[in-house]
Amino acid sequence: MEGRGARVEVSGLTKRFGGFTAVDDLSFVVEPGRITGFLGPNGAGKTTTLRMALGLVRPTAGRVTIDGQAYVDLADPLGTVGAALEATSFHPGRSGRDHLRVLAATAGIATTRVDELLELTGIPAFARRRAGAYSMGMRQRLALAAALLGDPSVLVLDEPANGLDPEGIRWLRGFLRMLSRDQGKTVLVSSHLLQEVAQTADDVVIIANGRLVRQGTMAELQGEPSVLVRTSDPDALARALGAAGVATTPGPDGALSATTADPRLVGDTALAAGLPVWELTPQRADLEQLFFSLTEGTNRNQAGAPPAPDAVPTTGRGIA
Ligand SMILES: Nc1ncnc2c1ncn2[C@@H]1O[C@H](COP(=O)(O)OP(=O)(O)OP(=O)(O)O)[C@@H](O)[C@H]1O
Repeated sequence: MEGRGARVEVSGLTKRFGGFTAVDDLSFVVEPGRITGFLGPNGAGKTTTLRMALGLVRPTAGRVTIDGQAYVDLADPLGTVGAALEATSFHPGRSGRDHLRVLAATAGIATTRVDELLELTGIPAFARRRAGAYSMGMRQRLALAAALLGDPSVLVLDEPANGLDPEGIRWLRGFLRMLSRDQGKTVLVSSHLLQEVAQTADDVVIIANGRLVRQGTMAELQGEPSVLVRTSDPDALARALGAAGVATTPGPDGALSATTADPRLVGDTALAAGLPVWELTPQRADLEQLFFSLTEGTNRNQAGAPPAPDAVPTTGRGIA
């Protein structure tokens, strides 16, 4: 499957911990060659979903398949799915390079792949240092390198931008784009911030309280582009824009919102109609507001939210 993505299908996925439903009849598809942002407030059920996809948590109902197969049935799991669910699970006394070499040896992967990955993820200078001394950002890079060891078709990353500085975030964006667009891998990235993945994700799946609240392309979510324009006679400008094929709707305080991505067309139309332009502002969807309105009041990990019953004790590692 090298160099090709696999389709990940989540269907009717449900996880109950005692009487508490962490993931509730969740269905969505993650397509190859694209980056899918998996979004939701803290406690929405993202990690539980990803753990079920990787066979670490047993679903109460439903299933997750990777090119039609459950994770546990994959013939070559490391070459099919690479995952970084937490960036801290390294032996603190072992260097990053040794950590990867141990993983590679266990999986029968050539050690040359380790140096290739250290290079790719930008950590060669740190590779001989103890992983315990790594910054959070370095741990994230090491976790990413470990996830990529088997050159998997699918990459699953839980909050990979956590702890990265702005430069690291920019690097991560480019890196994930390269993996999805150039190599055709399927990339699923969770985050509790829509803005964080807005520049990278092609598709988004938004959950709240374990349920799907929105799914689609990032472009669909951002809506149609528009330009806010102010002039002395909004009605006259609306008519002129209408004649130029641009729809308008009334904006705040006598402004007009023109449904186009092209501010120049709006400005030129106003000029041709002899109307002054007092303001011309391309509008973007307010993603923070949109995300908030979709998931409002559903942060189950915050004070005030109903507590999760600890009906099922877990070690965080075994199958719950
Ligand atoms: N083993 C468990 N027993 C009981 N409740 C659990 C267990 N694991 C998770 N939960 C609860 O399920 C809900 C979903 O948790 P999950 O970690 O999947 O959310 P998340 O979206 O990944 O959030 P975060 O970003 O905070 O990790 C939370 O309210 C959490 O407290």
